[in-house]
Amino acid sequence: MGLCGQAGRHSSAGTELGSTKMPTVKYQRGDMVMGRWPGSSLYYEVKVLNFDAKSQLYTVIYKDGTELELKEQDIKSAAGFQSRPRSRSRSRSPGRRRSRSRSPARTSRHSSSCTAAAVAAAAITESAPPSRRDAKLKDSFEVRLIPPEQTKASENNGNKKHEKKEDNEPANKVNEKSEAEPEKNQSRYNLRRRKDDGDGKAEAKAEQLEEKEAKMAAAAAPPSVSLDFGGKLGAYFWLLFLPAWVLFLVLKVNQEDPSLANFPPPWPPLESFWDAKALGFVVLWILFQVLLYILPVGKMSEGMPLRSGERLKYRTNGFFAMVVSCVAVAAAVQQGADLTYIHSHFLQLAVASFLISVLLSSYLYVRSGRAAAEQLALGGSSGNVAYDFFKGRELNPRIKYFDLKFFCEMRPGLIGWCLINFALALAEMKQQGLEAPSHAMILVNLFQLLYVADGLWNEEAILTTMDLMHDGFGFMLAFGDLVWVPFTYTLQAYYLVSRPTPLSPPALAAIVTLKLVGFYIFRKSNSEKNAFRRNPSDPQLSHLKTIPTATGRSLLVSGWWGVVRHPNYLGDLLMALAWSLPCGFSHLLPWYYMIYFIILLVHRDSRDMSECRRKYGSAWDEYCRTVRYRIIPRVY
Ligand SMILES: NC(=O)c1ccc[n+]([C@@H]2O[C@H](COP(=O)([O-])OP(=O)(O)OC[C@H]3O[C@@H](n4cnc5c(N)ncnc54)[C@H](OP(=O)(O)O)[C@@H]3O)[C@@H](O)[C@H]2O)c1
Ligand SMILES: CC(C)CCC[C@@H](C)[C@H]1CC[C@H]2C3=C(CC[C@]12C)[C@@]1(C)CC[C@H](O)C(C)(C)[C@@H]1CC3
Repeated sequence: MGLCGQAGRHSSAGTELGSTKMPTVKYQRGDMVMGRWPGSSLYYEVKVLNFDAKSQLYTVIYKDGTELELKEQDIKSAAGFQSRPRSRSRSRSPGRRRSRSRSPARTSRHSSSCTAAAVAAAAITESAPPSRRDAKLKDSFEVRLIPPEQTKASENNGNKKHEKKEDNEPANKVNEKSEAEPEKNQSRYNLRRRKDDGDGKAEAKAEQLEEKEAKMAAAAAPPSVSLDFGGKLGAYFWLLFLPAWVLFLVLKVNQEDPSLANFPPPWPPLESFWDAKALGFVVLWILFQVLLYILPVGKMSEGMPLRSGERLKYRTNGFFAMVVSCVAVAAAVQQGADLTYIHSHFLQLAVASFLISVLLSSYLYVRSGRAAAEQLALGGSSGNVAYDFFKGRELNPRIKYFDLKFFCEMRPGLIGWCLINFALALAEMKQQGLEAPSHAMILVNLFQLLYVADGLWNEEAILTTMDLMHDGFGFMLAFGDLVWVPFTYTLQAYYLVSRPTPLSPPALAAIVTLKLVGFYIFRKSNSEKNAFRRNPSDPQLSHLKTIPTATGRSLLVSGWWGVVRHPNYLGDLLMALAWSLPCGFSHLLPWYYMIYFIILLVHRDSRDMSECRRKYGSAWDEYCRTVRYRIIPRVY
């Protein structure tokens, strides 16, 4: 299976590379050596791919295709490697060995062990007698690893389409649906002791220890993960640029003529940046959302398995929070509250939100110093204050059960976006003396309301997105959620307040159609991936082709995810186009979101590509070969 396929491939590459020797370095390209698994004292067989003289790091490849950069001190020659006697090896139980060799799950290939984590589970450690090393290595190849959701799924459902051919074919081979043997598939990759192995308690305990060690090894962050966003210098830039850019946009949209030629926008007096009442409103709004979030209403959803194997629980009552918020706002308006305050104090509200996002990010940075290694996001701990503050170190910062990242991403800013849009519609009516908002304003309001409501209705789906699964929570997301979303995603509505933009009926129909097509692609593709990640054996997805990967997870290669690599981005971009079109073509400003979004999604796509390449090795390459285009079929 995968490992063997990959190992074979890399071997030949190694021979080829082996002829081009690297000067003056201890290990040469193609050398098979023992590389330390980051953050642990466990060593695995790796192949040296390269040496970077500048960073003094070796690029090595593990048997599952995972590439990492290691320092010389984390590499040992295989020859001088010794292992220590272990009393807890699975292979030491003859009964087990027998049971394994009889098991249908057992294959002649060492394949299923060939994930770095799986190898970690049974890795040889430094002091075992050399005579036992081969046995250990053999043993390590018999470890099975399966993510909890897959094990659970296979317990409930025998449909193992995505695993079925793995025993005889390379990992990067595309699978089609077939009747697979449930037992066989279930035991593949399973780190847990199989019941039919049943020995005494001592062995079970030893295995638990072994599992724990493996989990810790898998949880440890690689020592050198390349830094996004321009690295350390980039972090300083973004920390200054992002708030300045929001300020620029807010000042620009307030200009009577917001054209590019009319630059720079006038600088307002300093005192106009601050309004204590505005801060009070923002704090109240956030507290109100906190209250709705913690109410014991709505379902509890499980997040994806963390590196530690744990699955966090989230209260996904976002839609409920939105409905209650709408009722509360309507009641306030009924009571005479003047929502146009939001339009007239846009700058002050943005400044207040910015202050809160800075306070929150500072808190997050400080508390991340106390977080355990396995709670940190990969690549979030560069050691540089600015970078770590910007990118965020802790993956899921929580106060008891209150998940800060999930809350901020889905509640105050997102629901606040709709509240602001509504207030801007009222401001338009007031300013232009209308009895109802303009068609353009109605479209923008409804389109964005649909987007937010859909996000909250399918709130659980956010748990399988990049932000929730991989990114730390720091300034970037805190600022993004609390300032960027509510104060820049509302620019189209703000623009329309004082700039009447009539729409012909055909234009209106065309824009609505575009929005619906975009929404359909966005929703269908996101739901497909979410359903697949939650239950890979979902019978409704059984017609889809998949590629198994060495991690035990598979990749969809047909359906929406077989059209392009990010069909959800395609749908999102079409919707973004439909949000800008109602504002016409007189100015660039209402097109800002569209331009920003293209840049954001292209960058996210490339970040995701590197992350998936790192996670899935050659299976990802195979996916990319099969699905050639990233976002737009035949174009990009
Ligand atoms: N409005 C906005 O400002 C905004 C901004 C950003 C994103 N979004 C939207 O938010 C949604 C989530 O976006 P996202 O950036 O988090 O990315 P995403 O596309 O939801 O998630 C990417 C992840 O999906 C998994 N994946 C990739 N290819 C797969 C395949 N073929 N089969 C199965 N799983 C696969 C991988 O994770 P695993 O393999 O680890 O599961 C990958 O890391 C999108 O709809 C996007 O348009 C909106
Ligand atoms: C330049 C930076 C300040 C960028 C900040 C990015 C964030 C604002 C976005 C990153 C992921 C985005 C996202 C949504 C909103 C904006 C982000 C937080 C989202 C919650 C919008 C509603 C959708 O339905 C969604 C749930 C799919 C979506 C998830 C990702």
